[in-house]
Amino acid sequence: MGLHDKQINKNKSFWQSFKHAFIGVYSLISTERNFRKHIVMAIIAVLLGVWLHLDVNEWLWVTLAIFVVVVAEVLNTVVEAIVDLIVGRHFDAAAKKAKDVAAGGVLIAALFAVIIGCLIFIPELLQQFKLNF
Ligand SMILES: Nc1ncnc2c1ncn2[C@@H]1O[C@H](COP(=O)(O)OP(=O)(O)OP(=O)(O)O)[C@@H](O)[C@H]1O
Repeated sequence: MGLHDKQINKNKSFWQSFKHAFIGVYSLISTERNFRKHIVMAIIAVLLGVWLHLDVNEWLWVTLAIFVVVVAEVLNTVVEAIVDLIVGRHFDAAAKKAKDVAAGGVLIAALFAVIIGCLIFIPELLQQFKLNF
């Protein structure tokens, strides 16, 4: 994969833009441990949703919760990379604030996902439990 390509000029075609966007997603998955955990949770939520036959409205909320967490993780990774680029390996109060706030954004997004998960899956699981026993 082109993680080590040295291109600095603008992309010249859609496919070149797509290739670099794909490399970005690959980098996110391969380097960000918390992102991988969130993806595993998202897969579990989707499998549970399929098993519980969620309706369209419930899928919309589950999908929104998953994407809010993914977007927060993307922004967190971008902030970390830019801060490291600017500050390097020196302690800096503004760098700490930027990274802590970005991590806080992921936490808030994850809390939103937990609330959505509880509101959708708990009643559905109770219903499933009632019908089967
Ligand atoms: N240059 C710095 N100056 C001051 N504090 C820093 C600096 N770099 C990191 N920190 C502190 O260390 C914490 C962890 O930073 P790091 O870059 O390792 O993020 P991370 O562990 O990859 O975060 P996450 O768990 O969100 O992926 C930051 O939240 C911040 O409090």
